[in-house]
Parts: sequence; C-alpha cells; structure tokens
Amino acid sequence: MLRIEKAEITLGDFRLSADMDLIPGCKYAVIGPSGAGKSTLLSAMGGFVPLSTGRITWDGRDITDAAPGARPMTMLFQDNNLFPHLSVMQNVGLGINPHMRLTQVDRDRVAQALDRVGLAEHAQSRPGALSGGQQSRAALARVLVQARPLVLLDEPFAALGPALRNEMLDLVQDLVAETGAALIMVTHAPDDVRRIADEVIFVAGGVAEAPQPAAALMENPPPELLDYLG
Ligand SMILES: Nc1ncnc2c1ncn2[C@@H]1O[C@H](COP(=O)(O)OP(=O)(O)OP(=O)(O)O)[C@@H](O)[C@H]1O
Repeated sequence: MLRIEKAEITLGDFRLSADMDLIPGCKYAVIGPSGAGKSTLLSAMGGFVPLSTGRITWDGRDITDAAPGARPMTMLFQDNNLFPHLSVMQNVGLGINPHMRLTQVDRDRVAQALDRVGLAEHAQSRPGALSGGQQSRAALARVLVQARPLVLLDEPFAALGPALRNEMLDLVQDLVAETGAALIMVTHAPDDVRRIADEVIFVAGGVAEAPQPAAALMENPPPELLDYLG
C-alpha cells in the first residue's frame, strides 16, 4: 500500500495537502479544476517534487526522499517521453536498463511487451515514424517492462482522438489488470472516469481529497464536483 501521510507540497505561492492510502489493483482517476494541483500530486508521488511536510511510505517503508527510480512506480507523461534518436525497441529497453545493456532475457521481455501492445513489427522504427497512437503504445510497453506496482498517468492520451483514446484506455486497463498494478490517472474527461475508475481523487482548493468510490460520486456529485463537471 502507498500511504501519503499528512503531506504538504509547496511550489512558490501554491500549496497542496494530501493524506490518503492507495492500494494495488485499484484504478484511481485524479480530477479537479485546471491549476488545482493534479500534476503536482502525481509528481510528488513519483519523487519529482519534494514534500515540505509529511511522508510517503510503501508497504511501511519510508520513500519520502527516495529518487524517482527507487520508487515502486512508473510515470507516463503527456509527451510519452520517447527519445527520437533511439528505436522503439531501445526506448522500451530503457525501462529495464537506463544504460541499455540488455541480456537476452531482457531483450525477450522487450519483444514480449512490444508484441502485447501490438508493435512487434515496429521494433526497429524510430518514434518519429510512428502515429500518435503507436507512440503511446511504445510508451506503454516501456511501462509494462518496468513492472512496477503503481502506474501514474498524467493525461496521457490528451492529444489523441476520442476513438483512439478509448482504445488506449482499454489497453491500459487490460495491462494493469494483467500485472495487478494500481493505476493513478489524471484526466479532465468525466467519460474517462466512468470508463475506468474504481475510485476518484478530487483535487480542489489546495486539497487532494482521499479517494472515494467513483460510481457513487459521479452519480451524486457534491456541489464542488458538480461545479467542476459543469
Ligand atoms: N515549479 C513551480 N513553481 C511554482 N508554481 C508551480 C510550479 N509548478 C506548478 N506550479 C503551480 O502549481 C499549481 C498547480 O499546478 P498543476 O500543474 O499541478 O495543476 P493541474 O491541476 O495539474 O492543472 P491542469 O489541469 O491545468 O494541468 C498551479 O497554480 C501552478 O501554477
């Protein structure tokens, strides 16, 4: 379990507090107004932004000051973070070894992940030769080979059209179900929440609220969520 205890994050004048437990196998949507601190929350979980107070533990182990790579999570950013000069296979291999020294077993894992996301035939292509959806698939294959218990997605498919977005969301759901990972996803789309989330983390007014069951919340939203949903 990931436990965020009485945490506060300060970025200039902006302050965000959070106190919550996140469990593997659960799918969380992080929603709230623009500028409320959704990306900040994920960045703090991932170790890209420090806490000013409080702590984060994973299965009881304090990871408050752990480097991003030493945390039990992998983060997928909006731009997919693919290196343009490396092949798809090399980009995915970076998820296993940042120095790209891969054993045959590692290479087999990369090939399996590419196969799983439907990119086996594009292993040698450069990202620039792929469509937007294929680039997202390559980034997902890298998440898959990292095999971490928490997957953080910050509006990952915002640039894709609706049909492709849904296809990618379904693929993400399948992947986390297969690996037993928790999914924590920032989104602006209520449809995404209905499509994938078990729980909702609502971020507004300087607070990232503890997760609440998605179905009940979306059916009967409190006033502040209603304002946001419009
Ligand atoms: N490095 C920084 N220094 C100072 N303030 C920052 C920094 N990064 C973000 N902020 C501020 O923190 C607040 C929260 O930003 P954040 O990107 O987390 O919001 P968000 O909910 O993800 O917004 P959006 O939905 O628009 O992406 C904003 O007011 C932003 O201006």
